Amino acid sequence: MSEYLLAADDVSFRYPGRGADTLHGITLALRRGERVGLVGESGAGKSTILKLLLGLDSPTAGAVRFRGAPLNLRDRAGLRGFRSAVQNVFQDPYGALDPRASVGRSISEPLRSLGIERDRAALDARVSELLRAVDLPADAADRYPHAFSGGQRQRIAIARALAPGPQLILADEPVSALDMSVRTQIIELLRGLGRADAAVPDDNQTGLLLVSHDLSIVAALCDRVAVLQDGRIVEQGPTARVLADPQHPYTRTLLAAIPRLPRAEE
Ligand SMILES: Nc1ncnc2c1ncn2[C@@H]1O[C@H](COP(=O)(O)OP(=O)(O)OP(=O)(O)O)[C@@H](O)[C@H]1O
Repeated sequence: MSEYLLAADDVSFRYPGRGADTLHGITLALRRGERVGLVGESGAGKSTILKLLLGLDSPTAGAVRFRGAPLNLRDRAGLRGFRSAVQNVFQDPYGALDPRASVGRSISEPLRSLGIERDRAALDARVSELLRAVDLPADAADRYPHAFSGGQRQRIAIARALAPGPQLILADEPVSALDMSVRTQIIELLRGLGRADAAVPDDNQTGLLLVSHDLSIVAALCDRVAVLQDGRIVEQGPTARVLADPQHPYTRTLLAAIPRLPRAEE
């Protein structure tokens, strides 16, 4: 599986004290630059998969692999290599930011904590570049999170995730806490990441693993989709194929739950 950036390889997981596994034999692999949607109803285990892929918990069986090797966050070099390449954005744009830290400090935090950049002027320049990439004004750097709306905070969280120039962003329901009008803007922002984006250092698009219960968002953003039911992936494949010709009854149920899919735009 070495061609994959990050992969769950036959992963099962049981929370301590629970009588049964939450995840059963999950195999999900992300190539560099690939955009994958993970869908399923509440309690299916989507956030648990993200936790394991981020190394916040360890599989009970199977392995999480980063660039082909078992994920190792025990030493500083392993942690730094992983966190430089894989970042995350959470659902709640209010809880995600430290209210006592200026926006500039929050955005530059990964660069400082990973030891990527320490020079003050270089950090300021990078923060300005990242604010531009997420369509926020340069003076946002000196303000504090309470001065921003939910949508703006999610832009700040995305700027912070982009700071180390990651190859992959794991996003857990990144728009579901936002108003409908703001959702579209954040989806457009995620869609454009790393394409014509000076904040990301190479021409490859930033990969995305998007957790969502909303198939229309996955349709707008993802090349591939995996459908999770009760801790098992019951179907995965190219998004267009899965949406047009779902093979599993559960996928058909999820599809039936959305009244109308937006037209493909690309
Ligand atoms: N810390 C925990 N300890 C014990 N059980 C947990 C813990 N976190 C989650 N679970 C259980 O694991 C299962 C999967 O939860 P998870 O949050 O991964 O689902 P999800 O698909 O992300 O749901 P949602 O869409 O509601 O966020 C649920 O039954 C949940 O109750």
